[in-house]
Amino acid sequence: MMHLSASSLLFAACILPQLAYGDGLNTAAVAIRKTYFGTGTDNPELTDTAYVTQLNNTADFGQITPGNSQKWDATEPTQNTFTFTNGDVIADLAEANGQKLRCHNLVWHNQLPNWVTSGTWTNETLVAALKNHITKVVTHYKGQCYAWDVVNEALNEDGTYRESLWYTTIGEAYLPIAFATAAAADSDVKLYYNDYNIEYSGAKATGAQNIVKLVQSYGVKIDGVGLQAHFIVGSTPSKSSQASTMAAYTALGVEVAITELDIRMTLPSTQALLSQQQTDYSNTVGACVETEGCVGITIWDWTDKYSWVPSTFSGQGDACPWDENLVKKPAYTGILTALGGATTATGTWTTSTMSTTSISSTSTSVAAHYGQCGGSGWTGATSCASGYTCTYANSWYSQCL
Ligand SMILES: O[C@@H]1[C@@H](O)[C@H](O[C@@H]2CO[C@@H](O[C@@H]3CO[C@@H](O)[C@H](O)[C@H]3O)[C@H](O)[C@H]2O)OC[C@H]1O
Repeated sequence: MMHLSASSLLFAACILPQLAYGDGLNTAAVAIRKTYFGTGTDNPELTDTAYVTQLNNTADFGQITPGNSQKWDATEPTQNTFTFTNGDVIADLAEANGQKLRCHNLVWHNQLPNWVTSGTWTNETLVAALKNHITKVVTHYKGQCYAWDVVNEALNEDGTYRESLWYTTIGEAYLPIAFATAAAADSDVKLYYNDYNIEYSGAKATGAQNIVKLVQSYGVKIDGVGLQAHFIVGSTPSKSSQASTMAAYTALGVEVAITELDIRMTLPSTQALLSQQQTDYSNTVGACVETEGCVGITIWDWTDKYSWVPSTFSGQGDACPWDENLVKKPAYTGILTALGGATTATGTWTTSTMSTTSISSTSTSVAAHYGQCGGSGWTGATSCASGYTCTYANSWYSQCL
């Protein structure tokens, strides 16, 4: 049943005028600045037909990233024995769909196999293992990746180097060694440093800029900085803060991309949290749109059904733009609006009046309009366009799907 309080009416009224029709997130991203919009995905969820149908929707997703299947534990579980089966499934899917593939990742302190974490290493033997891994994996995917996250999360919050096996055994030289090895294996792929909490100014962002300078000082190629953007509703950095930090990276001659965007909240979700999440998504995407060198945006899976958040951050979730029933949330509208999608709307709406707020716009092909379908409790609520069914996402908003 739909329960509509005065505040929910107001909330729905707020988001309705921002909706766009007929285009998707990637279509809008390409149209506004020739950038891409994409999503992380993972092999287990590829058995879910409804999930895969939307993943294949290139109007929304022009790019995909494997969430786990190119990591070290997945690709080299035993020393010098490589397994690309799961990574290939996602790479092949991207190719079949004509989607860009961001490849993730080559050197990280997490998701390493036991032979790496429990090995007895010297500088020389670990450098050899590092180079062998990077060479074999990058060579395997040569020609398929738009970019590689070469090194992931090398920094502490204060901008110093994380005391990983890589740093404690090899020193900071492991970074230029990793980038040089990746460049030697595929001279065309973009090479990224990727981290979280480097999306706003501070010691860690300065540390990331220093990594760019370090690699460059060795005469080694580094093309980009990946801003993971695992944010929290209400604590997401402002658009201007994110844009100015992006500019600090691009001033060094590298591009930036938002690589793992999600914006979590403490559960249960409320209208206010979902509304704030819409704003936070819009600000983050808007920062990329404003930044000349921001080449794309990737969300870290598109539906709450398969988000990594609940299993990682206790009591938190609902971080994605689609909910667990694969229904678009207000966050979707926030993203589309930031991408200028609303300006490309086509069609004719019927006028719908809700409580004291009158909403009128135009559309013939209304794929989705929040809070409007069904009619129960509404004044003048519309029914869905032909071919769409009114679906209740929760007790306070509905959508034609
Ligand atoms: O049991 C493991 C399970 O824990 C693992 O979860 C993945 C962990 O990594 C997640 O991606 C990372 C999110 O944070 C950034 O810092 C990194 O760059 C990302 O790689 C991923 O989404 C989770 O699925 O998955 C494998 C299971 O065996």
